[in-house]
Amino acid sequence: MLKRYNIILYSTNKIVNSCRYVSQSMLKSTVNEKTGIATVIINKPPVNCISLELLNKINTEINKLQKDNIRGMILTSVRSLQKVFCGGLDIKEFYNPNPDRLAKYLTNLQDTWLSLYMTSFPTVSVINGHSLGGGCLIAMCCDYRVMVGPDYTIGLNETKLGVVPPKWFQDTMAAIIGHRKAEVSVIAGKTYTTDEALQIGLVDESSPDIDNAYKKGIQFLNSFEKISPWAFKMTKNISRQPISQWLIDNKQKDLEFVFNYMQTPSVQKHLGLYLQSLKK
Ligand SMILES: CCCC/C=C\CC(=O)SCCNC(=O)CCNC(=O)[C@H](O)C(C)(C)COP(=O)(O)OP(=O)(O)OC[C@H]1O[C@@H](n2cnc3c(N)ncnc32)[C@H](O)[C@@H]1OP(=O)(O)O
Repeated sequence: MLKRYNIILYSTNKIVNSCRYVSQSMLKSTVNEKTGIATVIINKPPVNCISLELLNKINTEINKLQKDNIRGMILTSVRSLQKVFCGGLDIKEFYNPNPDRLAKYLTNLQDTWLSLYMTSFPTVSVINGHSLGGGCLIAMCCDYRVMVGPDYTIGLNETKLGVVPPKWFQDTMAAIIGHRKAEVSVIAGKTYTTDEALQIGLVDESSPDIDNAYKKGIQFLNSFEKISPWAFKMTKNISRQPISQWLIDNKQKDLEFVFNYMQTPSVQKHLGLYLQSLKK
């Protein structure tokens, strides 16, 4: 349930009156009434990994902002986590899964990707920490990426866990850095430092600090002030529709592929080892 009330919010370098929508936990969303820009903050310690519940919240929030006709959105992580934007999909959702929950999770993941990838308003991810697997995916869904650096990493590292990034994960990356670079990147489960990500075009700008990264994000959104929202929406739709349409047309097939391979003994073994290595 989302509550709505008025607060004073720090935004760029001004104090402004804002309208705030707050979810119970895991996701905070604020809309600056003056600028129409929403800031959506993921807040699920310790590493913002994406559980079914968080997925639902992200999807619900994006759909809500869509109806609110906002002018743009910044997606970022709560600052108190300090070094993580998003640790990726919650591996525990895949390890020894309950089949009903796994099916729900995968369906929700498809729907959330579609919502975030196809927003009719401009979006920026301010990547203020590591952004791996599903974390890289949600950052890549945005129209623009500003990554804090130099010490963080980003990438689709699924093969390192012994799992397969679906076609739409790979296509999302290929649309940003080109097919060849994306292919080399996903098959090796490669992760990039901020500087490397900037060099290959996986992120658009880098910044040594979060405030500056946020400002750059706002600047990008402000660059659309003179662009008609309708022209923006239609143009983005034409650009992204071929990738999203594949998923819309192949949802069941895509779901069954992941649902089945995820539960095979060899994949389960890999996931178990990976989880163990994280605990070390
Ligand atoms: C559609 C199906 C195909 C796609 C399938 C999967 C896509 C994915 O997204 S898979 C996940 C990809 N992500 C990762 O590989 C990141 C793994 N995490 C890390 O590398 C580090 O945790 C990170 C650099 C993000 C942060 O490092 P630290 O600050 O040092 O934290 P810890 O490593 O100590 O982690 C704290 C705590 O969180 C648990 N954890 C971390 N990541 C995940 C995760 N993705 N899922 C579940 N749990 C995670 C980690 O095990 C620690 O747990 P405890 O030891 O119990 O505290």
